[in-house]
Amino acid sequence: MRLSGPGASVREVADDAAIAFEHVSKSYASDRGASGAAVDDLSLAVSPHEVLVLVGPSGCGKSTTLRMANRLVEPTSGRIMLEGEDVTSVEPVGLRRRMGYVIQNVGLFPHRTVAQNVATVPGLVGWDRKRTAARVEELLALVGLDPDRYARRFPHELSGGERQRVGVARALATDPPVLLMDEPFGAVDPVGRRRLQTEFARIQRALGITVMLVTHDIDEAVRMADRVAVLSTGARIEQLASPLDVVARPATPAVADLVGRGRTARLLALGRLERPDLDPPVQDGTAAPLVLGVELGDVLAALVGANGPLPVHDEHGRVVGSATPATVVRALDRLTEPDDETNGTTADGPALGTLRT
Ligand SMILES: Nc1ncnc2c1ncn2[C@@H]1O[C@H](COP(=O)(O)OP(=O)(O)OP(=O)(O)O)[C@@H](O)[C@H]1O
Repeated sequence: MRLSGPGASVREVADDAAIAFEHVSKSYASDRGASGAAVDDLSLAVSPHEVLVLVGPSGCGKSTTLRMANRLVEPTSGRIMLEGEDVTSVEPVGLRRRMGYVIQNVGLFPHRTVAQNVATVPGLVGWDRKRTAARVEELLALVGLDPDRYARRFPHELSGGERQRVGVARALATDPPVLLMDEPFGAVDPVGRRRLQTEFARIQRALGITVMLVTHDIDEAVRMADRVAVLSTGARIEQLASPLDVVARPATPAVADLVGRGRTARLLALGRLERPDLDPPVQDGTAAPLVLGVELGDVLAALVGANGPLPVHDEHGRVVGSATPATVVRALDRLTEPDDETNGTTADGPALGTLRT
């Protein structure tokens, strides 16, 4: 069961949650007597295997929230549960083993090789050399780094994206059920970031790991999340919903601001459904079909009212595929490809460069 509003019982959600924040507040010393707590009475549950993304403006308390989960920051009040266990009762090394942590710029040890960096936590928890070496090899392959080429390199011999991959491998070393990610792709260029996001989504699905990810980038949130928590000052939850709901039906003016001021809303209004975006056809004779070329905003609106994929026809009424939330995300990806930016115009629309904020 999920916590979806102020009236929901925290106790109900905590039992089967991977991570649960129960009335958690954090006031840093500098906050006291000033404008309020960095995190103010946050209750939130992350379900097992889901990717929950915290998004919101700078300073709203996203990182503080994440850092309280692995006790880099201690809450002033409230409780945080990891798989039903109060995190304050788990000793720190054990906690790190159960919760991987990836941050922007990774924080790799500069004088240790890639392999040594990935082996950090196995070393802390006393794995033998053979087991550790096998795990390092497996993880480097998982994140797309050939162990023969990369294991002996030092962090300064890697690109930003490669360093970020090492960071992910290191965080996954002891197979933690939960991964905390704070702006994990923030330091990577847009093309590399897109690739990392896609690859990470594959890894997440393959491992079934629970992820709590912080970003200030609504596009990243919509692309990565099963659910998005839009936060405002004090880590107040403005909306906790699927990406589709957040984009299509912002619950508060703050969410509308975040979604509507960015390019996503404009792209939805101006972008059109094209063949490469489509999912495979579905056998559903009852749903009203969409037609290629329809505005993405209309696709989204139709999906919100539908129970599943919608058939898509071409201009001759032939079925050419189906539309799902992933279709819309794919279309947005296509529209925001860096190539489009330099092209300036598209065949059927205005210059994308003019849509950007
Ligand atoms: N160590 C600290 N000491 C005092 N105040 C802090 C500390 N860390 C964060 N804060 C304050 O707490 C509030 C929330 O900060 P936090 O880093 O959690 O926000 P954020 O949403 O992650 O921001 P950003 O997107 O800019 O990283 C801010 O007002 C910040 O100035």
